[in-house]
Amino acid sequence: MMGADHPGSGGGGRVDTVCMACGERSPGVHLRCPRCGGPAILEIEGIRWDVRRDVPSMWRYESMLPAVRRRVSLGEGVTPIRRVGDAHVKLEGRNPTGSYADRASSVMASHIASEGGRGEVAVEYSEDFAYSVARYLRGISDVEVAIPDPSRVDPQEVVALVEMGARVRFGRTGRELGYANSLSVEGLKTIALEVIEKSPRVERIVVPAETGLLALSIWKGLRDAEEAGAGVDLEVDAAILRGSGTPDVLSRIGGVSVHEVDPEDAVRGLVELARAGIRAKVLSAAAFALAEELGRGLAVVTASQRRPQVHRRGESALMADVARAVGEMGEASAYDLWRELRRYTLRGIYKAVEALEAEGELCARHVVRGGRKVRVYSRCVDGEDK
Ligand SMILES: N[C@@H](CCOP(=O)(O)O)C(=O)O
Repeated sequence: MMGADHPGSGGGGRVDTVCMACGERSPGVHLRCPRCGGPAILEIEGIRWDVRRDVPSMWRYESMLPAVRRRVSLGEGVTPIRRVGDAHVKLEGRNPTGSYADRASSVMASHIASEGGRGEVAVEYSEDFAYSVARYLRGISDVEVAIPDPSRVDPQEVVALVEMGARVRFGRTGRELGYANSLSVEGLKTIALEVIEKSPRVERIVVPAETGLLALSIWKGLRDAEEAGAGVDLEVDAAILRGSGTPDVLSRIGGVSVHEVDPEDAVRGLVELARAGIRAKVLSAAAFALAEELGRGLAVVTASQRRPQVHRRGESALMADVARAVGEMGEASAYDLWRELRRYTLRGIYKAVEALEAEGELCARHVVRGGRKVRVYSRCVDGEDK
């Protein structure tokens, strides 16, 4: 299945690319600075804070994003915010491929599709990103994944990429589509827009930082929203693991405070999150630990440790029907669902509820009916206390 393809969307007018390294301003959308190759962000004229609340994805902020003729979306964004311990967390693992990278992929795939698709897109491997891009480009372009350092791959991800039809090669030429680009920033900034829209009782967004791109994107999201007329009263704090050094890009912008987190505190955070049913990476757990320490913080938990499976065409229709039916019925057993959805087999319904439960879409409990223990499913409700 390819990403749902929508006709054109996007808000702003004229776009310039501004280099974060040399300051060069170039007309149009460039992934990196055309002059020095440095990291770049887009400046979009005419952005408006005009949230389309009927759109159940990050494209509800299309008036804040660069315009595209075709939109490729799998329903990314609008991820839950939960309270855990003394902090709030934003669960980016709830995105279609299980990571925040889907927001970036949706914008990139939309631009590639808007240009009519490319024969083959070479993508530089980085964890979560390559898989997400390959998923979003399904049916639009063939994907070749370049792996610069084979000793640093997630083996399961590489296998999943190949199963999805991507080609894999080693080394890089420098011409591949990499994670750090101006369109990624546009997609990732929507995390900040969602926090503004939901306005949980927090004063800061705490971001795990490696290259600093995600923190830069959140900072840009807040800045754009302010420029577009949304009231913004949030700061950005970046969590790095002690000794890993401040990412270059964050030294260039004044608006992000960088904090070192001890690995022990990060692991404590990991355990606290796991107790709340959230499987996070160590760096996200570091952000969570920092959010608790600083107070009134919302930590971005970038990915789930369980990658949602890519379903075959028939399976995804079945799963969508089952999820919808559970929503309508409130609570139902697999057998109840089969009586409602007779066009599917009972075995198919069982498989669908199991998959939806594994993806965190459905929650299960046991009830006693007619003296028998029966497993019933309902839509999971996120503890969204603001
Ligand atoms: N890659 C990290 C998140 C932040 O990365 P950055 O390179 O954008 O700073 C993760 O997967 O948690």
